[in-house]
Amino acid sequence: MITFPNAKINIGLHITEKRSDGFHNLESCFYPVGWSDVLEVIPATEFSFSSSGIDIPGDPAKNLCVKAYELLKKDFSLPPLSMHLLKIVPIGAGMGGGSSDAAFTLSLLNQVYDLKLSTEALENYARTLGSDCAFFIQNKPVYCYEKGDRFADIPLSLQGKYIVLVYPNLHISTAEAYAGVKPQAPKVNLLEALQRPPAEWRHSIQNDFEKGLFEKYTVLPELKAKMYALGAEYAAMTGSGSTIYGIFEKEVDLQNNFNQYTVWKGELL
Ligand SMILES: C[C@](O)(CO)[C@H](O)COP(=O)(O)OP(=O)(O)OC[C@H]1O[C@@H](n2ccc(N)nc2=O)[C@H](O)[C@@H]1O
Ligand SMILES: Nc1ncnc2c1ncn2[C@@H]1O[C@H](COP(=O)(O)OP(=O)(O)OP(=O)(O)O)[C@@H](O)[C@H]1O
Repeated sequence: MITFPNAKINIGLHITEKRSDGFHNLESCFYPVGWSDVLEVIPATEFSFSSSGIDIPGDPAKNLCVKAYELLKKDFSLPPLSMHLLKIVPIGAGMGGGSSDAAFTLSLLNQVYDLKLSTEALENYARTLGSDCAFFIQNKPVYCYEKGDRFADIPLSLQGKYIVLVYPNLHISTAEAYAGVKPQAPKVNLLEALQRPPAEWRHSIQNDFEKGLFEKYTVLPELKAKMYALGAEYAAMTGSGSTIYGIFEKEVDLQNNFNQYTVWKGELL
């Protein structure tokens, strides 16, 4: 069986406090986007994992897909299988690519082996694999809080709008990004701001990671400014970077901009 673990963007991201477990409490809006990996699982005589496409740093035995399989194997008698991941979504890019692979593995195994796990149970497994993972179980626009792994529904639809995502080939580690932020109480009510039209978000909705990282990596504010120059209604960095996105009213002619970078564009669902 084949599945397509997609990326996410953060619309607004407030890092509100440092927790006693070393993590941070935050609030944000997660929105799924169509930039996706491809994950295939087939029955086999022994377990194997392989990947192609973008090179994934680290030991393949510690890939998040393998960790997700091992997590369920502790509680269920899963047969051996062969997994292949075609890695397309850039890594260290703020798009939750690895987290999505992990969550889609859980959901796929639940379906293929009829494990009858509820959404809540799948989210609980996902939470143990990473803060972003649980979002990809339901994979719909939500307001998130605490570690970014608790959710509330929001009445937000960007259906029909167009998104451009630019990854400037710059790997930013999530831990590095958090280390550069001073948590603070939000100055803007994110839930209220999200109810306003996207063209108004520019003055109200911000990502707290931008300040520190924009000073360190000047390509990031340049890309954001370019999005606005091309007519974006709203532009921002997603998550802990380094991807910058622009939301446009309709399809946009990029006019040779961003050619040296990795770009994805498409309609929002
Ligand atoms: C930046 C975001 O993408 C926003 O959605 C997420 O907060 C990152 O989530 P993630 O990549 O799944 O992160 P994890 O794998 O859980 O944690 C990586 C590292 O990021 C930091 N971290 C992560 C999440 C969080 N709420 N507080 C943190 O301080 C911690 O140093 C942690 O060791
Ligand atoms: N399936 C996977 N895809 C990407 N990275 C993976 C995967 N499995 C394990 N990893 C490890 O996780 C690290 C990337 O984590 P990181 O959080 O920086 O990126 P990400 O999961 O692609 O998305 P984000 O930048 O939004 O957090 C890689 O260096 C790699 O060692």
